[in-house]
Amino acid sequence: MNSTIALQNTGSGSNANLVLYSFCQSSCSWRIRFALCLKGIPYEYKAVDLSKGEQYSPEFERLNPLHYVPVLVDDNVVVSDSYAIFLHLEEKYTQKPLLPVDPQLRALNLKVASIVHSGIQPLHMLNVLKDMEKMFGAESKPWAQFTIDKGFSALEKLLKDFAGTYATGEHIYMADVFLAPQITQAVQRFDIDMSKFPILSRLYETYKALPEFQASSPQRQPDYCIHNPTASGSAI
Ligand SMILES: N[C@@H](CCC(=O)N[C@@H](CS)C(=O)NCC(=O)O)C(=O)O
Repeated sequence: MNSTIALQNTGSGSNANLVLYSFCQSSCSWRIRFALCLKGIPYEYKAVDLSKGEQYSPEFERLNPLHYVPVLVDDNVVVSDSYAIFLHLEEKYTQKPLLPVDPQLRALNLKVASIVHSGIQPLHMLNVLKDMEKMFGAESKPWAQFTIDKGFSALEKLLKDFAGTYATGEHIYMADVFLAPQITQAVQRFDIDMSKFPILSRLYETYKALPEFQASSPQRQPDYCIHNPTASGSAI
């Protein structure tokens, strides 16, 4: 891509057909990196440095006019938004399914992912918190903690009768893909007291031990760099 703001191609380049535009610390990007790892799909990683405003470059705007990562380019198909990308991957790449066939479990997975995707993360994303502080002059962390607490309380209730080793039983599915980065962010960035959420706490321990989760973590991405002042290691 030709641009004054270079979208850095930092990936392994093992599959030119699939390109993921990602920022190492983006929890939304992490969902897709995790799903790709679990499915064993190789992809090319293109870094979009949100701290430098690369999401506003003209070429990235052509991929996603909303200026958010992640974006997946799959041959000539451009998919933005982690929920849409996840479903695209699930439909096209059928190996290691991340959605169960059972209608009740499938609905539960869609619901849990949707709560994280629409009911928690958008309310505390970095730009929202920054805008809140600018407009109201108030510290935004308590708001973030409130929204996460509310979402996590609902998730505990929803998962109570289903959770096993993973969120909806003994198999890792979509719910886990969306929960894992969100719980990590809650713990590492927002200091959420996880003792109130025993199921999510237990799942977090399981996720941390998974090689696919570790491989998709911010620290293991090619654009994770210590000279970046925002690169504290916690997802945004
Ligand atoms: N619903 C979108 C949300 C994407 C999103 O919030 N991305 C954040 C990073 S996690 C972003 O790109 N922020 C850039 C900005 O706020 O300028 C998704 O699930 O992909």
